[in-house]
This record gives sequence, C-alpha cells and structure tokens, in this order.
Amino acid sequence: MTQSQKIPTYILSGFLGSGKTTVLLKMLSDFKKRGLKPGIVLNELGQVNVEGHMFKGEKMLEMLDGCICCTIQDDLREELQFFLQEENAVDVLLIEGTGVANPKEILEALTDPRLLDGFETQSIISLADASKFLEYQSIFSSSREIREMLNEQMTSATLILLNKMDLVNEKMKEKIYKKISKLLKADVEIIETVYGEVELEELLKKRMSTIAVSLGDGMEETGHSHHNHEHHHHEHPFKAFKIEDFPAVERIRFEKWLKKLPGSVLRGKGMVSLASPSGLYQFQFASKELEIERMEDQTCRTCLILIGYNMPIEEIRTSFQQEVLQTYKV
Ligand SMILES: Nc1nc2c(ncn2[C@@H]2O[C@H](COP(=O)(O)OP(=O)(O)OP(=O)(O)O)[C@@H](O)[C@H]2O)c(=O)[nH]1
Repeated sequence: MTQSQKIPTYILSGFLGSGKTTVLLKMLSDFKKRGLKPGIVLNELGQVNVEGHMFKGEKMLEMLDGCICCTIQDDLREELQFFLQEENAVDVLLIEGTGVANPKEILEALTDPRLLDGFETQSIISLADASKFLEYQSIFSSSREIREMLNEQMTSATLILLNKMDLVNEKMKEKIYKKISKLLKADVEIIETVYGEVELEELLKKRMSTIAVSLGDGMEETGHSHHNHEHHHHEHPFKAFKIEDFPAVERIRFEKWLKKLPGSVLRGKGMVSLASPSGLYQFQFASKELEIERMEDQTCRTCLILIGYNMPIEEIRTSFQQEVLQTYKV
C-alpha cells in the first residue's frame, strides 16, 4: 500500500464482555483468507493484556493500563503513526476500545489533522451483550455510569451487533428492541449475532460519511455527530483490579467464587493454573459464564483481572483468599 491511499479503519466498541475480541478474531481470519494484511490496535484496561497471545504474528499495538477517553488519546495518535510507516503498512486497521471507552474518543484521535490523510474510518461497530442488555439498562439493577456508557456506545455506532442472542428468549428480545428504538435517534442497522458470527461484507460496509476538512478550525465531520472537544479530566469510574502470581486453584471452587461475585464486578479475565487437569489456562468470565481454555504457552504468570464499577475490592480479595486459595496470602 502506498502512502497516498488511506487505510480503511474500523472501530470496534461495546461494553465489557460484549464480544469485541470474538468479532475481532473472526475478522482477522477472514481478512487473511482474502490475502489482506490487517493491523490491530488493542486498548486493554488492567495492565496485562490477557488476549495478547491470540494475536501472535500480527502487526499489533497494545495500549495497556489506560482508557482512551482520558489519557490514551495522545498515545493512540502516536501509535497510529506506526502504521503510516512504509515498512508497517497494512491493508486494513481494526481498533478495539476498552469495554468502557467511548468510540467517539477513538474517532477523535483518528481525525487528528496529522492522521486524517492516513486513515479513513469506515464504520463504528458496536457490540451489545443481549443477555445483559435489560439488566444494564435497568435503573434498579444498574448504575447511571453504566447506562450512560452503554448509551454512548450505542448512539455513536454506525452498526450494532446484538450479540449473545443464544442467551435470550423471545420475550427478552422484544423488550430489548423496544428499549433500543427509544435510545437510537438515527436509523442504525442492527444485526443479531451468536459469537459475533456475521458476514464479513456487513462488517466492512462503509457506513460513515467522509470527513471533510474545513479551513476553519481544522476539521468537521459530515453526517455524523460532532466530536466532543472538551477534554475532561475526571477519575474514571470503571476500575480494573488485579491479583498476580497465585498458586494452582481448583476449577470448581474458582467458578463458584466467580459466579457469586457482587454485581458490581462486570467482567473477569486472566490466566490461572488449575490443580487438575493441571496446567495453565486462560479464562474469560462475562455474563456470569466462565470459559476456560488450556494455553499453548505454559510459562505465563497467573493473573486475575476483574473490571467493574465501585467494586468492594478488599472484600473480593479476602474472599478470593479464603474461598479459592485458602491459605495462600495475596
Ligand atoms: N454465550 C455466548 N458467549 C459469547 C458470545 N460471544 C462472545 N461470548 C463469550 O463472552 C466472553 C467475552 O467475549 P469477548 O469477545 O472477550 O468480549 P470483549 O467485548 O472483547 O470483552 P472485554 O475484554 O471485556 O472488552 C468470552 O468468553 C466469549 O467467548 C455469544 O454470542 N454467546
């Protein structure tokens, strides 16, 4: 690819555990089948990039321990420069935000005047976890911060993937659509998915209007909501909490413990060592479901990352110690 061609860029957004990485991996394998070379930018909350090993051999940049919306925007701009260098050229770029990032902030970085000639944002694909949708939208079982974040992610999307449809029934589905129709102002396409399964063509459709550069204050985007130029310096309400280097655990105990964590814990992931069958496993905990898979690389350190909103961290630490590790001190 020559520098004069813009790199088609896709933003994947969606709340914690909604299925962004699942879709990203599918897109990567589809691109490869077509002989296209993809680049990825991952933004992980919680210091350790648990998913990193899945992308071996890819041109990938990781931005750890930050949130695009607060501190990472400048970094993202710098990292994007990487793909503009001849030797790092890619045919297509995928940017996955943290589960608590606002996609508009990523767009903001992509539309920096210095990058505008390099990247052409095609679509903001937002994933929504259908199984959690009603709970997260409820004023009784959720918080304002969670609702606002979800609503931002939905309303700034140019395509919505309503994922985890295998976990909802017809009645829930009806309620979800009712809620979504109230939420969305624009006519945005919604595709129902299970494990993010969707035709690549749908994902690749150009769903955003071109960004027109005006002579005035730099840039203006046509046909889509305007950027928020206010740079807020708040403390991010969503936190990641990490425990590292703990000994082997028993799967049953660990799963039981995860499932009864307070509702303020929205997501869990990491690497654990299991007592039996013994070995190092990667796990994902989302929608109260645990997925666990033996890792190829058996040399990693164990780590447990929990992400949530107002989590009782000390309580969680103690219960992990008592109920999972028993005598081990963390
Ligand atoms: N039952 C079910 N599980 C799914 C589906 N899609 C994804 N998952 C599982 O949900 C978990 C979270 O999926 P990810 O793709 O890691 O979600 P993410 O949005 O990248 O999560 P964050 O890292 O928190 O931002 C994983 O264990 C997936 O295998 C689905 O359609 N149905």
